[in-house]
Amino acid sequence: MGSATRPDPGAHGVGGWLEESGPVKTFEELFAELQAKAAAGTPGSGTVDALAKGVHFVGKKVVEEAAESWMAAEHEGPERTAEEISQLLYQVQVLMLASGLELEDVYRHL
Ligand SMILES: N=c1c2ncn([C@@H]3O[C@H](COP(=O)(O)OP(=O)(O)OP(=O)(O)O)[C@@H](O)[C@H]3O)c2ncn1[C@@H]1O[C@H](COP(=O)(O)O)[C@@H](O)[C@H]1O
Repeated sequence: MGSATRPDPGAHGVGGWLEESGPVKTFEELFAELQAKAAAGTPGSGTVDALAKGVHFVGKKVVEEAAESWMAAEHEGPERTAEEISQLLYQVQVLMLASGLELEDVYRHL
């Protein structure tokens, strides 16, 4: 069920990868959402709460999710690994915000 805009699910380790729903959001869309919530101080936002706790708190979350991604990759299979990596990407974005970085600041080094 591939399309011109969606990768062939068979090409991924996760069976049926997002085959029915498609990607919920991209890396850039998530960052824009987090930036807006941080700027607005949106009540109830976990991102706003994490940013209030500072770089040290967020940095520990990055390490935690990195370790969980590693363990999932070794022991828990592709679906759990994808889930953990999504959380890692989220925490990396929160660390970028806590550090005053834009996407372009990071992309410049890729
Ligand atoms: N993608 C994420 C995302 N991934 C992980 N997390 C949070 O990161 C934290 C760590 O997740 P874990 O489940 O691993 O850890 P935990 O909840 O501390 O508990 P354990 O399971 O580790 O015991 C949790 O608070 C998660 O909610 C996320 N929080 C938010 N988002 C997205 O960020 C956007 C903004 O969210 P808010 O700022 O909360 O509105 C929304 O689109 C969300 O979908």
